[in-house]
Order: sequence, then structure tokens, then C-alpha cells
Amino acid sequence: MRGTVHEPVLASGQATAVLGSVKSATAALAAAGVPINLVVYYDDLEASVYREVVQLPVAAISLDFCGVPGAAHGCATAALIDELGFPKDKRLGAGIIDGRSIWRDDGTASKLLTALRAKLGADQPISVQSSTTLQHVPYDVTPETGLPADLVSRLAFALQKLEEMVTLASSSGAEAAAPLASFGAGYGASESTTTVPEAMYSRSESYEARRGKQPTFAPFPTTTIGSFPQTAAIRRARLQYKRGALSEERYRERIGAEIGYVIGVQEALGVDVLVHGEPERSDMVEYFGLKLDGYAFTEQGWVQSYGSRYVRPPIVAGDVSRAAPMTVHEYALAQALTARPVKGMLTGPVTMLNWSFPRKDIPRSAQAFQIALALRAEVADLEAAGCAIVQVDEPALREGLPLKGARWEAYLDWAVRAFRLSVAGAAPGTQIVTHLCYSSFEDILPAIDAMDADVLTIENSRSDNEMIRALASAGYARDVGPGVYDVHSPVVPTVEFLADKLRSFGSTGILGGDASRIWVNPDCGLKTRRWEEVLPAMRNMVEASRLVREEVRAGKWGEGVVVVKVAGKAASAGQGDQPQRRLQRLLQLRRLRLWWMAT
Ligand SMILES: CN1c2c(nc(N)[nH]c2=O)NC[C@@H]1CNc1ccc(C(=O)N[C@@H](CCC(=O)N[C@@H](CCC(=O)N[C@@H](CCC(=O)O)C(=O)O)C(=O)O)C(=O)O)cc1
Ligand SMILES: N[C@@H](CCS)C(=O)O
Repeated sequence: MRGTVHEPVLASGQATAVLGSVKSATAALAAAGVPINLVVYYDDLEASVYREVVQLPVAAISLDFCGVPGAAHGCATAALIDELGFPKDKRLGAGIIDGRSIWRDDGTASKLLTALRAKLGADQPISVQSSTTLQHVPYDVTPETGLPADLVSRLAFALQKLEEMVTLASSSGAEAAAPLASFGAGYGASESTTTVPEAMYSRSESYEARRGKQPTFAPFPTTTIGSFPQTAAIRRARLQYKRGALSEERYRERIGAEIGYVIGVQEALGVDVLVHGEPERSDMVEYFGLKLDGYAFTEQGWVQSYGSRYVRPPIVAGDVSRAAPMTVHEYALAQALTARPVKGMLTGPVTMLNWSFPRKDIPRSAQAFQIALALRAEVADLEAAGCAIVQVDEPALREGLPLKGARWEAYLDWAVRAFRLSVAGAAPGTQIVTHLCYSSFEDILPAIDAMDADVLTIENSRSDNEMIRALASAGYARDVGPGVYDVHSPVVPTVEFLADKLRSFGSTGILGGDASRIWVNPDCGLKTRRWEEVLPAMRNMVEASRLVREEVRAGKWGEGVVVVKVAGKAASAGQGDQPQRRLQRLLQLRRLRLWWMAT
């Protein structure tokens, strides 16, 4: 029997805290006679950790030689081996084929292999392998007939990477290490737009000065994070459109009808700041990639995301720029249907990059700045179309942090600058909202503040207000929108539950209890739910906001205690049956819409 033990934690800043456990675990396995391949990836090892790791009682050690695609770090493994050597009694798993990039090896792998063989000697057992698991890249590039041939020739998905490994492993010595294909010429050859004047990273007025010029609302204003259910009918219409079975005109009509429905729903529920619902977006990243020059798309390049979901990350294949407005049509359509403000809805530059396949030939920061400049133009066009509130989502900002804490500062520096570059051109009166989720953020609060957004909406419902408390203790002084219910669950939250949630914000001390600056919204991801769940949940959310708003007006909120217990229905006198009637009307409206979509 033999075993493989994956310990990417050894490449993180926490290695010393776990080394003791890794030592005892590998010793126990060795005592049981199990030869172990210890696999470490996602970054290189610190020298002190490397010295310990090579002494572990394992048969093989597999290391990442590639680092993070497009990042200047993570590739020090070859230098470590060069300096400190590698034990003769162990096999080296040489992760020289980049498991996270979709690009064909440009000759680097064969050079590394040649250098390793020269350094360690012909009798050193070496396995040629990918630097990480191959789950990060799509399966096969062969079906991608829609991509330009010169791009395809530079791509390597999982199957092609296996071929590269076999080719490299079967080559003997330096003479057989022929480069495979170059990334340099054509795609991604140009220098990027990194020389942006410093003034473009800052709004023209400070947060304090511009706040008074922005829209204001009653206590606990209600909104959502952007998407509404992506129904089977919407996806079917998009598929028909893609296959040519539905004309562009008809497809646009259907998307328009969906936007109309979404606006009608929010109006009927009494939401304060509306969204158009994002029905035209298959995905928040893919959609913008499709609209931007410099991006390319696969037909079949699906990768797993967060365990049970699938996404098709677009490919940054050249310099990114905006060919035409990307969201203004849908925004204007929605805004024309209502007197209430509709939020412009954009995916931020850092998330665009972190959820795309980036180039390897220029730094990630440069790619993010290019995307930011494209988004900046979009913000200006939204403003010109009358949009007063623009949300720029950055759910992947935290996720992109390097494993090692020592690398955080450099990453956050360009990430925050990219975000600021995308929004800083907005007029002082335009309210910039950002949305962060899928993580805890306590450890990057200064960076969040430095983003200089006017409103921060943040995933909160599953964390028992931890994030709100952290923001309050840090003296965070901008408007916040903590998610009030978990959209990942089909459970419809009751008015009572939601009202208690709002009341509980009082005890956190956030914004000194100024409820007009605390937004009421669900966590993100309504696109993954069904209307049957969303309608009653939203109705209850708006009702809870009204209820606690009244308590605030009566001076009962902010005392840090649960003020009123609501039994069953909403407690506002004389209005108890209204929400029920509204819901019935909405369900009727929905039946009508389904009939329309089906015809
Ligand atoms: C927020 N998250 C996201 C991440 N990355 C992104 N790029 N985008 C994100 O939103 N990373 C972290 C999280 C992960 N969370 C999610 C949540 C939900 C989804 C999701 O809904 N995925 C869908 C697929 C979405 C999609 O693009 N669908 C297409 C159509 C799909 C398709 O190709 N269909 C076939 C035929 C289908 C048929 O009916 O016959 C075809 O075209 O041939 C669309 O809407 O047009 C999923 O199903 O998992 C993802 C990440
Ligand atoms: N606007 C997006 C944000 C996802 S993090 C949505 O609501 O789905």
C-alpha cells in the first residue's frame, strides 16, 4: 500500500503551527510501513519549512514550481532546491506543469526539468507532474472549435497538460527538452496600461463631503444584492438564442419582460432601491467577459466552483478594453419603469480577474487595471443615463489573498487600487456600493475602508453579526448593508426572525445606531433560488424593515435590546392583511409572466 498526503497548508504562513502534527502523522504512517507522497502546492515553501519538510520520513515530496498565474511570487522552489539540495533517498514530485493556468507550457517546464536533472543527478528519481490538482482547469481544449486557432494553439486544459507531462517525462536529459509553444507573440504581447495618473484613484471629494450629496432614505432602507431567480425559462431562452433558434430581437424582448417583472415585484413589495435582476447574465463574470475586448470564451470550459456549482471562466487573452456600454441598456429599461432609484450593477475588476483565467505574461495587477478602466467608462455611462447608485461587486477580493500573510500587503495594494480606479471617476453625488461575500473580512478591514465605497453590503446572515461587530469596533463610518437572511437555504425567514435580526444590529454599536445608514438586504445569490422562495422572503424582509423603522421613529431602537416581539403576521396596526394580498397579486403576475415566456 502507498499513500498520498496533500498538505498545501505547509505553503501557507501557518506552516510552523502544523509542522509538529505533520511530523507525527508521517512518522506514524512510516512506522506502519506506508510509503507516503507528501504533496504541497499553491505556493513555495519558506526555506526554514523546506529544511524540515525534506527530513520527514516520506518516500516522495511533491512541490509546486509554478506559483500563482500572473503573480510574481510562488516559484522559488527551484531556487530552494538549488541552494539547499534535495534528499537522495526521496522521489521528487516536480510540479512543473502549471495546474492553475490554462496556458500551454512555454518552455519553462523543460528548462526547469533540465536544471533539476543537472543539479540532482541522473540517479535522482523525479516525477513530472502538475503543480496543483487539475480541478482548476477545464477538461479538454479539443471541442473548442469557436476559438481562434492561434489562441487554441496556446491553450492546455487538463488533457493537454497530461500530454505535456508525458512528453516531458519521456524525454531524457537536456537535449530532449524542446519548448512546446510560446505565449509571447500575438496574444498578450503588448505592454499594459499601468501608468495611470495618481488622481484617477481618488474620488473628487472625501466620503464625508460627498455623503450629503447622495440619495438619502428612511431608517433601514431596503434593497437586494442584484440578481433575481435565473429561471429555467431564462436559461432556455438564452440557449435558444445562442443556437440561433431565437432572434436577438426576441431574446431581448424576453429579457426586457423579465426586467419588467422584477421591477414590478420590487415596486409591489415596496423595496426602496431596486435592481434590474441580472436576467441577461449567465454569470456575473462571464457576462462582462463576453462584452469586453481582450477576453475569449470557451463553449465547454466548465470548472467546479465552491463544490457544487459550475462556472465557465472567461480567458484574458489580450489587452482588455470596453468596446461599448455593457449594462446601460438594461439599467435604462428598468429605470424607465419606476420612479424609485435602480442600482447600476457591475462586477468589480478584482473579481473579474480572480474568476477569469488570467494571462501569464503581464502582472495580474496590470490586467486588473485594464478591467478597471473599462468599468470606469461604464460607471460614467451609467451616470449619464441617470443612474445615481452604482454597485460594484467584489465577492472574490478576499478569496484572492495569497496564502502567505507576508504577501497580503502587495496584493491588497493593487486590488484596492484597481477597485478605486473603477469607481473614482463617479461624481460626488453618485453613491458607490460594493458587495463582499464568501468569507470573513475582519482581517482586511483597513483595505475595505481604503476601497472608499459609500455603502458596503456584506454577507452576514450566517456569522451571528461578527462582521458587523468587527466593523463597529474598527470605527467603520460608512453605510453598511449586512445580509439579513441566508439565501443558500430554502427556508423563508419570518417577519419576526428578520425584525429581530434588525434589532440585533443595535447591540453591535454599528454606526452609532444610525439606522438610516444601515441597509436591509438579503445575502447575495438570489439567482440560485426559486421565485416561490424569493417572493415571501422579500415580502417579510420589507415588512420587518417597516416594523423596526417604526420602532426607530418611536425612539425604541439602538438601546441594544429586543424591543417588540412580533407574533406571526406584521404588527403594524390596520395593515396586517396587506402583505398577504400583495403576495397574491405577485403570484398572479408571475403566472402571467410564465404564460408569456412560454408563448
Ligand atoms: C458567486 N460565485 C461565482 C463564482 N464564479 C463565477 N464566475 N460566478 C459566480 O457567480 N465563484 C464562486 C461562487 C460560486 N457560486 C455559483 C452559484 C451559482 C452558479 C450557477 O448558477 N451555475 C450554473 C451554470 C450557470 C450558467 O452559466 N448557465 C448557462 C447555461 C448553461 C449551459 O451551458 N447549458 C447548456 C445546455 C443546458 C440545457 O438546458 O440544455 C448549453 O448551453 O449547452 C446560462 O445561464 O446561459 C450551474 O448550473 O451550476 C455558479 C456559481
Ligand atoms: N450581484 C450579484 C452578486 C453576487 S456575489 C448577485 O446578486 O448575484
